[in-house]
Parts: sequence; structure tokens; C-alpha cells
Amino acid sequence: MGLVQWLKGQFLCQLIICYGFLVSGLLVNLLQICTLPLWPINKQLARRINCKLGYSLTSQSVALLEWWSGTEVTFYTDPADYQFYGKENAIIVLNHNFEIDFLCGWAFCDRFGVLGIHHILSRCLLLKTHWRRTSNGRDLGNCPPIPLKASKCLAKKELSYLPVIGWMWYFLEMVFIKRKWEEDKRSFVQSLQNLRDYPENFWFLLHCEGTRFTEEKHQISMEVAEKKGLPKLKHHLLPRTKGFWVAVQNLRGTVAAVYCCTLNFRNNETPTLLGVINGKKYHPDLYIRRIPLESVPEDEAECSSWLHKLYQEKDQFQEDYSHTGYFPGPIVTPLRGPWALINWIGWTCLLLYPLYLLLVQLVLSGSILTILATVAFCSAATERYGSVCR
Ligand SMILES: CC/C=C\C/C=C\C/C=C\C/C=C\C/C=C\C/C=C\CCC(=O)SCCNC(=O)CCNC(=O)[C@H](O)C(C)(C)COP(=O)(O)OP(=O)(O)OC[C@H]1O[C@@H](n2cnc3c(N)ncnc32)[C@H](O)[C@@H]1OP(=O)(O)O
Ligand SMILES: CCCCCCCCCCCCCCCC(=O)OC[C@@H](O)COP(=O)(O)O
Repeated sequence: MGLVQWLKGQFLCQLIICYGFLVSGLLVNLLQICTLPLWPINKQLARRINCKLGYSLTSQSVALLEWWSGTEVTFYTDPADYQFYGKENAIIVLNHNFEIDFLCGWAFCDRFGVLGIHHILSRCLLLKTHWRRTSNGRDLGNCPPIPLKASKCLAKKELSYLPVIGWMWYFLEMVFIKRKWEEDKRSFVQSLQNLRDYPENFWFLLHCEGTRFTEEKHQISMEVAEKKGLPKLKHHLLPRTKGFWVAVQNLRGTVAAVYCCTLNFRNNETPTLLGVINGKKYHPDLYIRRIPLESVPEDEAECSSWLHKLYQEKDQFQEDYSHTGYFPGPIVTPLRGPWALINWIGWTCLLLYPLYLLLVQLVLSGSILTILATVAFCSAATERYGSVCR
């Protein structure tokens, strides 16, 4: 095992990563709260600032996935569709089987600039074009318009209470639901309507299955499929169609396409967040199909059948993948930008400095007892953590 791989497995390194994420997250939350007075004055500016703040947090987990654990998503898609990615608003329909599917989603977003900021930095720092100054919606600088992007999702209400991530999503105008239609319908429609004048291009993620796949849930949902006379699915739960239909209806004219995304991992890997933090490399494959929104029926019943048919196709892709290890279509490799890593290193350096001062103070305090107690605590924690991970 190389030194770098050994370091990745060390509790102290992982503790530093989690410390950095949590403290920078709370700082981001605080800065987001500071934007509150701006909302009534200049809502679009407040939204843009929140997107950038969101990027500085979310991209840390992309850096963790791609640079720390070395996991790279392999993208399968039709090259004719590829040209649209990152340049239009879209609804993303994704299977929900893996603990780190959201991380792979963010990595996908980042490759196409939909996570937040890197296009601006690329242009301003790498290509040396002028900073885009906007006023009354016009470009005043002489660089071409820069696409500004954001990722959104439909998530269960409980996630909005999570410190750091949930609070950040609140400011990013994620759509939260209680998964009880009667209670959700008003706020769901309102949240979708709010996205109609969102100043950034966005991708809106919908897990139509409504919950993560387990064998037990699969069995129950296939009983529902049987009662409804629908073909059984092997790799997916039966999709809930109401949320998809409402999203499509409310985002028509705003969103150009549905991206049907099917994610799987090679060699039957069962990836975990802890594994990623431990520096374990996984092998995700993501198949993306672009379906123009006009081909999704407007009528609720027809839209429902359309979605069921889509899931039957997705199920077939997964079945073929389980035999061949491949999705259809050529592999495309969008470039990995350096910004997620630069942002992560920046935060880590900034937040490690107070820790370093604390350490110096500890050593200078000269108290052997305190130093020994600290070393003993760290060793015990490392040992305990090591036995949990093994
Ligand atoms: C690799 C990634 C690629 C791309 C990613 C790209 C971009 C990423 C972008 C952004 C990322 C940003 C952040 C993401 C990060 C992390 C967060 C990720 C996910 C969050 C996870 C979640 O929270 S998932 C849970 C929330 N989502 C949903 O629930 C959506 C699906 N549900 C619905 O749409 C529902 O319709 C509803 C919730 C809106 C309403 O549900 P309700 O039940 O009240 O009404 P319905 O009409 O839908 O249901 C009643 C009908 O259902 C039938 N029924 C009963 N039991 C079942 C069953 N087990 N399965 C299926 N159907 C069932 C029942 O019979 C009723 O049928 P009727 O015919 O009588 O209507
Ligand atoms: C640099 C360190 C980075 C550390 C990264 C940590 C990031 C934590 C982000 C948490 C994001 C939470 C996303 C959770 C998705 C989720 O919650 O899925 C489950 C639900 O669908 C189904 O729930 P249910 O139906 O109730 O079982």
C-alpha cells in the first residue's frame, strides 16, 4: 500500500475532511443568512450569490469523490445529445439505488458547469476574458454571455432540517415535499413556479421511485404493479407518477428536455459514503438519454403511462448492463476542471490554520498530561474507527 493510500485510511485525515466540510458548511449557511435582506431588494442577485455559495460547499464532496477517492463517473450518451448538456434547463429522472448516487449526480453536474461556478472562473482566469458585468440584463463587457448554472432537486421535507446541506438547499430553492399529495400540492406547485424565472440554467432532479431501492420495498411496489396490470420491473421500484407530471406541467416552457439517467456500478460494487471518505475507488457508469419535453404527453393519464414505459426501458438497460457491463451508446469524457479541488484546498488551508494555532498552544502549554491525554484520545479514536471500517 502506497503512502498516499495509507494516509487516506487514517482517521486523522478523515477527521480533518469532515471538520472542513462541517465548519465551511456552517460558514456558508451563515453567509446565506446574510443574503436575507437582499432578497426583497434584488432577488436575482441574491439567488446568484446563493448559487456560488452552494458551489463552494457542494463541490467539496465532488473533490472528495473525484480527487480523494479517485472515483470517476463514466458517461454513456449519444454525441448528438451531448451538445445540449449544460446549455439548457432539464428535468433529470434518475434511479435511486446507491448511497452515493447524489455524489455521482453532483460530479455529473460539475462536469457540465451545472453545479455553480467553474465556467466563470475558467473564462476569467484561464481564458483571460473580461469579467462579465451585467446590468439590466445586458452584457457590458466584451466577452460572450457566460452560462450560469444550478442544480435543483425534489427532496423529502426531512432533508431541509439537516444542518449544513439542508439549510443550504433551503436558500437554493430546492423543492421539498412531505410525500403526502394533499398536503404537498400547493407548496409543490408554488416552488416549481418560482423556478420559472430562475436566473441560472438548472437541472431539476427527480427520483420518481420516491425512495431508495430495497428488496422489501421492491416486493411491495411490484404487488402494486400487479394490481394495476403493469409489467413488473426487476431493477426499479414502480415510479410514482404524480410528482413527475406536476413538474413537467409547471416547468413547460422553462425546461427543454427530460434527461433519463440510469446509474450503475461495475462488478456489483455497493458504494458507501464511508468508503469514499476512506479513499476507496468505485466505478460508476451513467447512461444519459435526452428526451425533448414536447414528447412528454400533457394529459395526466397519458403522462403516467409514458413514465411507466420509460421505467420499463430503464429496467431493460439495467438488465442488459448486468449481463454485459455496458450501457448503450458511446462513452463521452467531459473534462474535469480544477475548481472543485482548488476550492477544497482553499477551505482546508483556511480552516486548518486555527487548528494549527491550537496545536502550537497545546505544545507550548508544556502540560505533559494534556499532551498525553490528547495523543491517547486520538489513538483510541483511530483504533476504534479502524475496527468499524474493517
Ligand atoms: C447520476 C446522477 C445524474 C444526474 C443528477 C443530475 C443532477 C443532480 C441535480 C441535482 C442534485 C441536487 C441535489 C441532490 C442531492 C441529494 C438529494 C437527492 C435526493 C433526495 C432523495 C429524496 O428525498 S427522494 C423522496 C422525494 N421524492 C419523491 O417522492 C418523488 C416521487 N414521488 C412522487 O412524485 C409522488 O407522486 C408524490 C410524492 C408527489 C405524491 O405521492 P402520493 O403517494 O401522495 O401520491 P401519488 O399519486 O403519487 O401516489 C398514490 C398512488 O401510488 C400508488 N402506490 C401506492 N403504493 C405504491 C408503491 N409502493 N409504489 C408505487 N405506487 C404506489 C397508489 O396505488 C396510488 O395510485 P393511484 O393510481 O390510485 O393514483
Ligand atoms: C468533503 C466532505 C464531504 C462529505 C460529504 C457529505 C455530504 C452529505 C450530503 C448529504 C446529502 C443527503 C442526500 C440524502 C439522500 C437521501 O436521503 O436519500 C434517501 C431518500 O431518498 C429516501 O428516504 P426514505 O424514503 O425516507 O428512506
